Amino acid sequence: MIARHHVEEIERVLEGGATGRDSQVADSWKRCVEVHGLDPARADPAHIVTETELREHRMQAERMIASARSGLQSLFRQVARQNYTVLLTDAKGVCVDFFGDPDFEDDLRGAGLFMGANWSEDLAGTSAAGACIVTGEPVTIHQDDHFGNAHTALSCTAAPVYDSLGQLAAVLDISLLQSPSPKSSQNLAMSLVTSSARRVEMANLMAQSRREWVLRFSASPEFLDVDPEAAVTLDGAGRIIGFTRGAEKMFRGDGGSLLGQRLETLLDLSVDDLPDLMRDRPTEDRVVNLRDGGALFGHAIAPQAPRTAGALTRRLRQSGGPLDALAGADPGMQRLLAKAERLAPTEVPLLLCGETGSGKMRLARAVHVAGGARRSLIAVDCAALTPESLPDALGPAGPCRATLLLRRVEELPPAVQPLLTSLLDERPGLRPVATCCTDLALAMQQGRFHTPLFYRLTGATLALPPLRKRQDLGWLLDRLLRRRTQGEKRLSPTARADLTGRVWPGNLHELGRLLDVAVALCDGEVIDLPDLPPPAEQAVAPVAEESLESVLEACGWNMSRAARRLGVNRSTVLRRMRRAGLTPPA
Ligand SMILES: Nc1ncnc2c1ncn2[C@@H]1O[C@H](COP(=O)(O)OP(=O)(O)OP(=O)(O)O)[C@@H](O)[C@H]1O
Repeated sequence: MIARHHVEEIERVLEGGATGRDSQVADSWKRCVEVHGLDPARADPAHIVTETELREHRMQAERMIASARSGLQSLFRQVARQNYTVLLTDAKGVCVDFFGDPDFEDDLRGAGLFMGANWSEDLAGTSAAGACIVTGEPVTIHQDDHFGNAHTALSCTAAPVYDSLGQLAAVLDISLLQSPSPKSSQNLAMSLVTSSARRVEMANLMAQSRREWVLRFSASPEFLDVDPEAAVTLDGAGRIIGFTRGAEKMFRGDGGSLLGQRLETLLDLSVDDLPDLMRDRPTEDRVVNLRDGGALFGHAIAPQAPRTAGALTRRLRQSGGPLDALAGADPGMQRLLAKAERLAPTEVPLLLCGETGSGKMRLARAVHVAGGARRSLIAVDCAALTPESLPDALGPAGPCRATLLLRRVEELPPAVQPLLTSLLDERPGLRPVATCCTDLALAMQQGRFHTPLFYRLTGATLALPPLRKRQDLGWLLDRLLRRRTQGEKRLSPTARADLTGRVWPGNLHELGRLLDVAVALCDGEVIDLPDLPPPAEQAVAPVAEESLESVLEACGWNMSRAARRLGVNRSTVLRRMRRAGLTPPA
């Protein structure tokens, strides 16, 4: 019934009749029939590209996806309770990033509100993303504004995202599976999506402009530093080499391109005045006069100098020693390594503490190597020691020089502790280097660790930071990945952003295992989000294949439902099905 009315209304619009639709909708309907040759009577389902095609689209849009990710996340946080789905499509209309309620995954996929859905107008008919790509303007396509009968329950609002050269690069879309009838119910959605698109453009421009001056503008001083409306990037001569859509609208009164224009032609300002607009000046003093007599507030951001290593880093780098390979540009790690380098050739006992996987054993071995060749290495696992095995584990009695590497000294059985104390006294050539995951001083105070032994082990303490606090996590990611793939695979910016945002309770142990999985799952050269397993603590214990089958059966082979029941995501269920050779009944 509704479908027939819908087709008849489209026919009336084609014949030039007025039906009260927005001109954006009527224009798109005409294009659908006259340019794309689509049939309004057909109810085509959503078009989803293949996995390989999706990879290519994501690879080409990877910079924009990375710039947009936190904007998408914060937009989703704002609208998720109202059941909106947030999509980012590329300039061809293919959804390359997505945030939606996993409880409705199947419905969202069916409706095309999903990763890989292609919303280009020539394929999907009138949609918010498709119309936005054609017109370059924000648009709401509400319910039966959609051309295709299959989409007339949806309400979608989209805004264009332009790159810093003024080219349409992506579309930000928020959509509802079901919505209230009046189109005006989406007015707030429109203002949210347009301001989010502006922030994404700003993030993208900032990410690309680290080596140039950026000048940001706001009409109000309060928002200048936190949420400016527009920005331009300038070369050393004050010529515009990048801009946001907001700046184009603000300055391009004459319709010409902003690219290459000198700052002086738009503002009563030259590149030499930019230092006066930096953040150390009060906001109200940072007034910029426009050539047409108006005024704005300006915030200039100086080019960031290429990262130079601090004195300690430089010293360690020059040494090229075994400690050098343990950290990138993390100031805390560099200080720790400088200390370790000084302590390495001495006889001072060392206690290396930190969470599991923070790299204590690795550091201990590097300290031994950096200490010089005239010492042997005796490494023991403390939990496995007994009073009987201890003397042999410490090597032959008599004069010797060795590093005694005591792994997890807090696990030393109580009966072994006094014995180790006396053996250390008998063999002064043994230099203890102990690793520890817990507070050993507290254990001693509580009577759980032998006090004389504590003071024999703690000459100097080096505390390794957990991974989540390290500023060189990106460096570590590359290093660990290079070791696994000899440089043949790299991380996409979104995968990298995902990994650098994780908490890593298992530290380097967890990171290493994750990269092993990602490398195994990734087909091409770029490891992307779908290749990354979820954080280890979220993954449940592996399910036996037969119980997976019974769960699937109980859920009518609905993978989303089975995933929810197992507490894993849908792709994990798919992977396990493939591994177990399970296929849904025909
Ligand atoms: N700087 C580094 N670069 C690359 N890999 C590292 C680095 N540091 C540690 N690793 C690797 O990370 C893993 C964990 O390191 P390590 O065994 O030294 O941690 P730990 O703190 O001693 O752990 P635990 O307390 O559980 O014994 C090891 O596989 C190690 O080879």
